[in-house]
Amino acid sequence: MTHRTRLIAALDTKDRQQALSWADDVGRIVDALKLGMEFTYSCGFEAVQEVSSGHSLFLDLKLHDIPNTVASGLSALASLRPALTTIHASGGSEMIARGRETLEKAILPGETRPKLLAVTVLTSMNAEGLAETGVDAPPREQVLRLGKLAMQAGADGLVCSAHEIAPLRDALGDDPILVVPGIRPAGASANDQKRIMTPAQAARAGADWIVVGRPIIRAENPARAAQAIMDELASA
Ligand SMILES: O=c1ccn([C@@H]2O[C@H](COP(=O)(O)O)[C@@H](O)[C@H]2O)c(=O)[nH]1
Repeated sequence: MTHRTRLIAALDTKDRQQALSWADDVGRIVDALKLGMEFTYSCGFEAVQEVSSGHSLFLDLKLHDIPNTVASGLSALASLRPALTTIHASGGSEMIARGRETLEKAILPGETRPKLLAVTVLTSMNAEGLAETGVDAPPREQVLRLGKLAMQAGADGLVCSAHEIAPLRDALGDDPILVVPGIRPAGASANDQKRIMTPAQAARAGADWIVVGRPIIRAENPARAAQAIMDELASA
């Protein structure tokens, strides 16, 4: 069977009605919807439930705290039944292992457990940004280090840029689910993203999912922009 890269639309807004309208419009075209800090902190869990109803949900809250607090947070957000959810790999192996254990316990028999993704190095960071935080390794090296740690600790997958897919596959094989933001159709503004690739390049590199926000939601016609990316993925 050929590998199909799936598209997640990031609905980054504080406006519940706007998110509902995109969910209707864009949600019919893409494979999953992402709701993150902006929407969840502004509108709350009940709104997340309403917007994601009938869609596959990537709940991207990037938890990063002591193991006990992260476990409690994951236990609470598991009630929203996301397909995918995130923590920061740099929180360490104990935090990741406790997170995985918590998600396993939070799910009833017969239900699908939310997949736990570890964010390696944010796609908005380059080598200079990493150096500011005391990491003197290039992004690729740091992604590999954190990716290995996270998978050994029980993560189901990783968030990385498209530039790190090949080295991660070489080191970890097909097992990790690779979710890839920092995606820009040719000619689109990078905005604050530093490690970017086009949808077709990311698909050819072997991304399982790509995440696209502003190129869709800030387009004049978001549904048309989403369809163009789906078409680019299909012909990659
Ligand atoms: O490393 C990361 C992790 C998460 N994101 C999230 O993806 C979207 C990307 O939005 P764009 O508008 O396409 O840049 C956004 O919600 C981020 O929170 C990421 O970009 N990089």
